[in-house]
Order: sequence, then structure tokens, then C-alpha cells
Amino acid sequence: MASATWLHTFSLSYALRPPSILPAIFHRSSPSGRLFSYLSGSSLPPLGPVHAQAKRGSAMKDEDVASRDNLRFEAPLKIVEYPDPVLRAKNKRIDSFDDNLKKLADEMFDVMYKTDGIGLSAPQVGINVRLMVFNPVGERGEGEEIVLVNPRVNKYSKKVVLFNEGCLSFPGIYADVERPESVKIDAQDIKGARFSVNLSGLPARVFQHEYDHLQGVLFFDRMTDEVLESIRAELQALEKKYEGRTGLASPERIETYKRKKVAAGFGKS
Ligand SMILES: CSCC[C@H](NC=O)C(=O)N[C@@H](C)C(=O)N[C@@H](CO)C(=O)O
Ligand SMILES: [Fe+2]
Repeated sequence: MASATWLHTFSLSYALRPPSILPAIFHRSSPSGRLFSYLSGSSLPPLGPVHAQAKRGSAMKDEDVASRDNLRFEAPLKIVEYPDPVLRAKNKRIDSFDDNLKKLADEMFDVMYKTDGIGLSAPQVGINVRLMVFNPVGERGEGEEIVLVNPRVNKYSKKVVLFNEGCLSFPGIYADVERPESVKIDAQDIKGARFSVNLSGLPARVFQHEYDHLQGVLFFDRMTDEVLESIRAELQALEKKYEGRTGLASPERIETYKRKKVAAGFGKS
């Protein structure tokens, strides 16, 4: 995995590179070929209701930092499916940049590739910490493996684009989601080094999808009512599957789904 070295170089030099360089990385084949159709130039009106922005400048509390226990995992990791409450739980900041963290990121790449993913967040493998991995090419040994720890969004573009998104926690479900075309982010790499980077196109899409997971936001939270209706039966089937497997009532139901009032759209977070 080349992520740490790559990220460090990337963070220092990206601002000096022409903006086309990152998209060029992703003009390679993807497992489905679907990703070639990534739209980058929509002038569609804003569609989705949105919410859950991180609070900026709030004092950091001890309980917001992940403990050793919070970072404990067993390999191989398994993908957690909707409506498991772990997907809505608070994700803690990471302040131990040790071998365990590196192993966790490696295991996340393993399960991401095995399940045909292009990105994965820690809560999706049952670990409620602020860690994501992605490789928009989705093939081991191709593209770039990116690990982001404690990412924050500094700026969203005004321009938004639509994309038919899928989520590993909602197997087989795809639907249109509108998101800003580009984002400026601050994050730490696997060794804890801080950096800033601008992402656009597919990398920006995958980043935002995973960043939402770190905020407890799921892709259907950002769908229009019409789009949501088109996948309602599939969401209900997942809720039924969860109830059958756990013997518990589904912690959320699309039938009684209410968008959160804190909806704030994309903005500074
Ligand atoms: C477009 S952002 C999707 C990120 C997502 N990560 C975690 O849930 C993800 O990897 N979803 C997969 C279903 C996905 O998009 N896979 C690709 C490659 O197979 C696809 O085109 O379906
Ligand atoms: Fe997802």
C-alpha cells in the first residue's frame, strides 16, 4: 500500500500541480465501467435535502477521542449493513497513529476490494472512528490508495453534480445523489501528518460519500423524495433482513423516515 508516502508527497505538492492531474489518475478502468460516466458539469438545480454538518470550533472533549478499545478490530472485517445503528453512531477522532491503525486501514482496503467498493469508512466495518480509505479505481494495484484520518471539509464548490451512487452498506442499491463537484479538505495521513488537498470529480464524490458516513449520514438522506421512493422497497427489505438476523426491531424505518431538522445543505463544516 502506497498511501502514506503518496499522501505526504501529494499534500506538499498538490497545490502546485495543474488541477487536471488527479482526474487523470481515475481515467483508468473500473470494475463496472459505470464510473466512466461520472458527470462533471451539471447545471441542475439543487435537489437533495441535506443535513448533519460537523460543528466547527467546538471544544474537543476527552470522550471525542478514540480509545484503544474503540480501535480494536478482528480480521477479516465485515461490512455492516443498513439499518445497523453503528452507521448512525458518533465517530471519534483518532490520536494514535500506530501499527494498529495501519493494520486497520490495510484490512479496510482488503474488504473494500473484496466487495467491489471504491471507498470505505470505519463505521461501515463496525469501528466508530474518523477514518476512511478509498481508491476510485477499485482495483488493488491500480490507481491510488488514499487513507484519510480525521478529515474536515474546508470548502464545497457551488457547482453540484448528480451521480448514481451505490453504498456497500446497502448491497445492490443504486440511486441518484447530488453533491458538490469539488471539495477542499484538511486531514491527517496514516502517520498523523496534516495536509490539505482539493478533490474534484470521482475522488470528490467518493470522499463526500465516506465523509458523510463519518457524520452518521447515509446516502439516502441526500436523495430527493422521488428518488427515495424508487428504492423504498429495497430499504424495507434490508430492515426486514436486519430484524430476522438480530431479532431486534429495526432502529429506523423508511416508512416513518423524517429528515433531520438540522439540515443545512453543503457549506463550511
Ligand atoms: C460513488 S461513492 C461510493 C462509495 C461506496 N463506498 C462505501 O459505501 C462504494 O464503494 N460503493 C460501491 C457499491 C461502488 O460504488 N462500487 C463501484 C465499483 O464496483 C460501482 O460502480 O458500483
Ligand atoms: Fe457507503
